[in-house]
Amino acid sequence: MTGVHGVAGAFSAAECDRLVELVAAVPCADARLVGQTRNHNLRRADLVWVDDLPGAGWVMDRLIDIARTANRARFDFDVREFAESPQVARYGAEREGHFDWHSDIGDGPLAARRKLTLVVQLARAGSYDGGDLEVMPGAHVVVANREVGAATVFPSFVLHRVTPVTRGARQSLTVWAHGPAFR
Ligand SMILES: O=C(O)CCC(=O)C(=O)O
Ligand SMILES: [Fe+2]
Repeated sequence: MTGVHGVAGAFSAAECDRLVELVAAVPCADARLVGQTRNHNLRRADLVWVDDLPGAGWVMDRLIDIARTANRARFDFDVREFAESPQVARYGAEREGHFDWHSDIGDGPLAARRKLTLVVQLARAGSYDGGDLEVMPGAHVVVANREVGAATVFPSFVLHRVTPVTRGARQSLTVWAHGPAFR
């Protein structure tokens, strides 16, 4: 089954704040920890990998829990592992942070095995304008729940985007579940 699976309150607001604080402590000068895609037209966001954050082990544990439960309830895909670090992205209005329409399945050895994409909203819904996560599971766009802590889960082959942020900043937490390629 496909579609988009929403989980309200997957993380508490306090947990989202705690993660954002851990990310803020990462020295921005360290290019190994912080990926910058500043001049990219497809995506404009700052990235931090959760595996590089000391004290953030609980984040992966929770994400695995949410993804497994969503998979059982909705997708029933052959999910076997979580082979990539979760990623925290910041889309700021100062440069119209965004991510154009794309699918998460790629050619690389890991990206080819992505089965489910899970995104958690880390910013308060009222603190930014734009920055909607839009998912296209069929003929119609589904707009993800903007509430802080809400999780949105969808098959990684499904097209999705983040519309440009026009005020404030949106932060999100993304992880992928992996398994044998679809066939
Ligand atoms: O930030 C988001 O809501 C989506 C991120 C995304 O699509 C990705 O990292 O592939
Ligand atoms: Fe994506």
